[in-house]
Amino acid sequence: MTPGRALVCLPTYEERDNLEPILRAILEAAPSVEVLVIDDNSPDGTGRLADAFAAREPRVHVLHRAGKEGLGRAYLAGFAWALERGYDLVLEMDADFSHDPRYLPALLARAADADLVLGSRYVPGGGTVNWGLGRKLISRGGSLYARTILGVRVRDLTGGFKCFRREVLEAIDLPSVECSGYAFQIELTYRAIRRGFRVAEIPIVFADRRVGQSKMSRRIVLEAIRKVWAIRFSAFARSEARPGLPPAV
Ligand SMILES: Nc1nc2c(ncn2[C@@H]2O[C@H](COP(=O)(O)OP(=O)(O)O[C@H]3O[C@H](CO)[C@@H](O)[C@H](O)[C@@H]3O)[C@@H](O)[C@H]2O)c(=O)[nH]1
Repeated sequence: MTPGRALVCLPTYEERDNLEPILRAILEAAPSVEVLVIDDNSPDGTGRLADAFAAREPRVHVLHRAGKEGLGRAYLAGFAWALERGYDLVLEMDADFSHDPRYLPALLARAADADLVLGSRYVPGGGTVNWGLGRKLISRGGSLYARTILGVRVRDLTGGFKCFRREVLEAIDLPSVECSGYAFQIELTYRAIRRGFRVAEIPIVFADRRVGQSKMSRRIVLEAIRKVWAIRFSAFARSEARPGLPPAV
């Protein structure tokens, strides 16, 4: 059962071929959720397709942004939209089917007794398919690197399929979030842990996209490597510190 109103934030950049199938799959897997498509003026017309879908389906909303500013900025705009409208649960999800909508009910259910639920590739039952060795190494190594430097127990720090209780987003000072890409995911989860929120991981299998292109780049990987240190020694890490970090469950 869904505890309260839930909104799936779905950032899109050039996802024309994925958009309608993913919206239909989300609404079929979790009929109680609403979806906010956050489109950065995709040149392929994804935003217009989203408008046409939303005109037929009241559970779908569209937020248009002027241009491509990266995944992190798109999510921050979506979170502000969700908080203003009073949603209780706010989810992050990719639009390219790498996050299978069939996990939505489990993410929502787990939020009954956790403040932030992470879809995790690195707990028993989780995994990745269709990934080359290079991406596997970057992802595994990246999570291990960030876990070690930040001193947290969460297994999958870079994943982007997650469910926040609204209190978490309210407590994180969203305008001060700096990172984008992988580092954005690390920063949000770390901030939630520092604030003492309960973080849970549920297993997901992440399938690489079948259609379209990943927007992740070498620059975003390098940003993450550098930014983990900035996150570790940031003002929020000091000011929000608790005596002994809560265990990630
Ligand atoms: N609005 C908007 N959406 C964007 C942008 N860049 C990417 N997106 C959208 O964000 C989703 C993920 O983009 P990808 O480029 O496919 O990301 P990825 O490399 O597969 O990264 C995913 O996995 C990482 C961990 O392995 C995650 O860290 C990351 O958040 C994401 O979930 C897709 O729906 C894509 O259209 C942008 O600048 N603006």
